[in-house]
Amino acid sequence: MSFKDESTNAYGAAPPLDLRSVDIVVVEGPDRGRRFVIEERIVRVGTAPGSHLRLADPTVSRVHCELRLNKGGVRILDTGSTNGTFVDGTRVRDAELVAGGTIRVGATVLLVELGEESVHIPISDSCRFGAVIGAGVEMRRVYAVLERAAPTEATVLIRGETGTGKELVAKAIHDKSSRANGPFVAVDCGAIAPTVIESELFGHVRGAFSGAVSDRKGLFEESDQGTLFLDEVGELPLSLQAKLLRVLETREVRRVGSNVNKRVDVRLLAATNRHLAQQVNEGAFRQDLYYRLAVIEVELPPLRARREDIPILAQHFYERFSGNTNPLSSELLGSLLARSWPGNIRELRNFVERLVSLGWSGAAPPKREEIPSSRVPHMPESMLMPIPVHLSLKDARGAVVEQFERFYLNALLAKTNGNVTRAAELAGVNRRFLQRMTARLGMRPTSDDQGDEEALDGPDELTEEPDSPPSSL
Ligand SMILES: Nc1ncnc2c1ncn2[C@@H]1O[C@H](COP(=O)(O)OP(=O)(O)OP(=O)(O)O)[C@@H](O)[C@H]1O
Repeated sequence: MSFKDESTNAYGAAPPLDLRSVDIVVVEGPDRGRRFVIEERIVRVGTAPGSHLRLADPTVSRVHCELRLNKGGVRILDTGSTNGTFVDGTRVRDAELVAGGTIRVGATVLLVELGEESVHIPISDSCRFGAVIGAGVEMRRVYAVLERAAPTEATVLIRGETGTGKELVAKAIHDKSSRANGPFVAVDCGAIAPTVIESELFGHVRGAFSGAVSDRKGLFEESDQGTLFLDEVGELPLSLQAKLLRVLETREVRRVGSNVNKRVDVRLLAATNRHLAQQVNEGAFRQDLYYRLAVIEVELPPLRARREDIPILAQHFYERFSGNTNPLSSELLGSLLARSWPGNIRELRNFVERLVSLGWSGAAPPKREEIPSSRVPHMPESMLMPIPVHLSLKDARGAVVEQFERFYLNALLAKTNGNVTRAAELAGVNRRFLQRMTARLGMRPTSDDQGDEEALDGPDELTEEPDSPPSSL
């Protein structure tokens, strides 16, 4: 089975998803007597101006909870509210509601009834969106939103756990927009130090700060005529959120140290894990920016919630890494389906890549020894050392760091079979640095690296074994 054709629908035409609307009546609180008919798939409840169901109750959080229509009725998710969400008296984070049930948020009580209207949820016929693969109904619902959103200029907020494909979705939106021939620039806001993020995004002029030896474009200017994807947008410091909002409103940027504004033509896409609403409630993320970013919002389900996509994804990765199209054996697919995949699609991808790189042909089910562990080495328990309060902060920090370096190096060298050059590449440091570090820690790699020029001190063997649990397959 190959998934090269965009319109391929090996799973048949997508059936329309028609849901019953839901009526919510406020039975207690300042909004008592108000009635809301819920006809949207996702409804935000809170005091923030952008809420679908906006309440006046000051004990309700800005983004208090979310209601989601589904086949069974309504699901409710607390979005990090301060005072909690209660269903029929029980505090919940994620619960199914039944008709006639009550929700309490702050001092407000809502009665939930099934409505008369029918809510039509579009489901795409396609089983992929650009490079994003997945044929289950959850993903097709996402594609239906993306298909409409991509050609527009709308900002899209992509939510999802790590490894669920947020960046891939952002790139696919860009590729299907009129900006496809322009640049696509992705930036992980969590990976840039708060002190330099402003100049990264907006650029700087020479002399703006020490080290600014020449004028430099920021990422907004780099993505002019294209798309800028802000990954982990919740990591942006508050001061920068205000500046970002201004750029979104004025479409102009000002380089650090300059007093000239420059027009930019950029479409913004952003991604976050689930905590952005909570950050809004805690005052750590601007509510106006949140709603500005979430003009269209999609949530990518974790792999555990769309297990039906595991075979098609595994087959896709297998074809990509091996270059052949043999169907994967049902035995292998069965064992893949039985795994939990906390790292989501990235973990599945890496797993198949390792399987192929270990020489598995795909013709027959892999032998037990051909199946790599998908588990990452964890810090050993002995890393939980007593806090060395008898040492100064500097020395205590040094002791902890040294212990970490030892475990890190051991795991790294075990992964590369002692090859220092490869280990240095993986660690993002140069080889000599890694060799000096190895020597400083009194370790010697069992190196297959013929080019090692420096003699290393210390014992001949790595003394601590990395924590490598057996394969669970
Ligand atoms: N639906 C999908 N179809 C095909 N490949 C996918 C899909 N989702 C994710 N991948 C692959 O999984 C890996 C992780 O995806 P991506 O980087 O887009 O995830 P992410 O949600 O942005 O992760 P993070 O939050 O860690 O940045 C990539 O190699 C990507 O190509």
